[in-house]
Amino acid sequence: MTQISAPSATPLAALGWSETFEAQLTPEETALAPMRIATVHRSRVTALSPSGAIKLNLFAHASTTDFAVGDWVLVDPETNTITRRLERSSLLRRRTEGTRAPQLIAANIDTLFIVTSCNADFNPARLERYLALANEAGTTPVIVLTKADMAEDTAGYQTRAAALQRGLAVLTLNAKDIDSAAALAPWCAPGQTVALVGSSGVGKSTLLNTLAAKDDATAQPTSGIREDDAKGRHTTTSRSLHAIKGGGLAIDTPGMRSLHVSDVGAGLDKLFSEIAELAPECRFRDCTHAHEPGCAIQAAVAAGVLDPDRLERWRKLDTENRDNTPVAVGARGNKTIKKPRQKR
Ligand SMILES: Nc1nc2c(ncn2[C@@H]2O[C@H](COP(=O)(O)OP(=O)(O)OP(=O)(O)O)[C@@H](O)[C@H]2O)c(=O)[nH]1
Ligand SMILES: [Zn+2]
Repeated sequence: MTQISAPSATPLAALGWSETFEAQLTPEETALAPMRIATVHRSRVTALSPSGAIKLNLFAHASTTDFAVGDWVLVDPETNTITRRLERSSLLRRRTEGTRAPQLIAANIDTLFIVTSCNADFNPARLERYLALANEAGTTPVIVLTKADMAEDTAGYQTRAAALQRGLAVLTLNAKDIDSAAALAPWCAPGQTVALVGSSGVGKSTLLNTLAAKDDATAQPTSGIREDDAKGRHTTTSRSLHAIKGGGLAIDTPGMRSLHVSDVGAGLDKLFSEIAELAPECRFRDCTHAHEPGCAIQAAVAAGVLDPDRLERWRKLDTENRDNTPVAVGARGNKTIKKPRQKR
């Protein structure tokens, strides 16, 4: 059977639609149109649909903060109103100071490109925060080291990044060069969604522009919506979903100044697996790995197999996570948030 479609139509699969989402549809919902949220603003959301970008209306009592870029929603094609959001396969979120609810960064992400440069921006402690976030969200992290063309010791950065987590993929490249950025292709296959995070100025937008460059007639148009500042400079002011070369999708995020962790226990265990695996060998079950006799982790430091700086960074993140994570209290396990500690 031949399917008749408009020449520029994008199949749903090219927007990242998969069996995971298809399986959530009820028989009553077959007349609704699945669409993918492309931008979320204070009072409006836009989506990518097989026929292009579209502005959507929210259902009653819904708030735009309920939606994340990358979400799949069902839309009434008559009114362009969202009827419901589908369950997410992954969700990246972060805690912001002074707010209770975590801020949603992006949903249904397959890979998180954690972008940093081969220069003073490279900071293991900050990269570890992003890694904990990615692990917890259920996405695969990849460290992308940009500005390799301006650095002398790229191999040193590569080695230090690879040591941050077992089995971690690390790429060293020049974000301005198409051939160099082609190293990202394995994660950008049709229907795959990547998100880019990292400090301002590390090259996220540059990378995205390079990835979005059309190579031939089959390339998807870039449908993301970007905002320019008053000077006409192209800066990332909000998150947005873009179709990229090779058929994948990318979500750009503005540089994050602070990145606090909460609710990332499993993410930390994966990040610091060498520590998590040793802990059961400590003499005391509740060992803090600081001063106790028979501590397997202190023994590893003494033996030179565990970097003491790494242990210190684990301690700081683990403490912050415990301080910020809601604890279940009361008969019904109602969640309450302990007041975060005063910032030092
Ligand atoms: N030589 C070189 N320059 C780069 C590379 N990556 C980025 N740049 C330059 O670094 C500057 C900042 O890059 P952007 O892409 O704007 O950085 P960003 O991460 O998107 O920053 P925000 O939008 O503020 O979050 C630009 O002038 C880029 O041309 C690289 O790999 N090599
Ligand atoms: Zn111990």
